[in-house]
Amino acid sequence: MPFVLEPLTTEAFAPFGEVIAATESAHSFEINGGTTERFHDLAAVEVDGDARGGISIFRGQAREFPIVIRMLERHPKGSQAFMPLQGRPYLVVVAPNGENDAPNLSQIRLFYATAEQGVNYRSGTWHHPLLALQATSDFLVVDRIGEGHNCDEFFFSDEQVMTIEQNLLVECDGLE
Ligand SMILES: NC(=O)N[C@@H](O)C(=O)O
Ligand code: NI
Repeated sequence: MPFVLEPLTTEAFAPFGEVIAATESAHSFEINGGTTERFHDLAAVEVDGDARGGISIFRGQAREFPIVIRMLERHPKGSQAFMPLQGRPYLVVVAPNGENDAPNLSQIRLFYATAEQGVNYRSGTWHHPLLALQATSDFLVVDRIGEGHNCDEFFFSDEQVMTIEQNLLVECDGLE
C-alpha cells in the first residue's frame, strides 16, 4: 500500500498527539504589557514517575529520496516534541498501535510538516525517527529524561517496507 501524503493538521494528527503552531485557531493572549502574544499550552509534556522533561536539539541530516521506511519506534514512558528551528519542512510518519502491541501498518500515516509546525508525539505513539528534508536541520526537542527503557522499536518485514518517493512532495509543495 503506497503512502498518501497528508497536510499536518490538528484534527488529522489528534490520534497521535498535538501540532505545535502559532495559528489563528490556537488559544493565545497578550502578555508582557502587550508586547508578546502567548500561544498557550499547545501540547502536553508527558513523563513518568521520577523522570523529568528535558530540552535538546536534534541536528537531523537531510534524508535522500526515495526514503525507505523500515521501522517505527515509540516512547512508552513519555512524550516527544519536535519544533523545526531553521525554516525547512520535514516528514512525519506515525501509526496506531495494533495487534500484539505492534504498530498497525495498514493504518500508517505520512504527514508533511511545514517549517512553522512542530509535533508532539503522545507517550506510546508509534513514529519514525526524525525525517529532515532539504538540508541538515536543527529541531528543538522536548522529551523525557530519566532512567529505564523508553524506546520500543518495531522493524518491518521485507514485505512491509515502504518508500517515500520525491514526486509525492512535488504534489504537496502547494501545502506550505
Ligand atoms: N532516539 C531518539 O532520541 N530520537 C527518536 O526518538 C526520534 O523520534 O527521532
Ligand atoms: Ni522518537
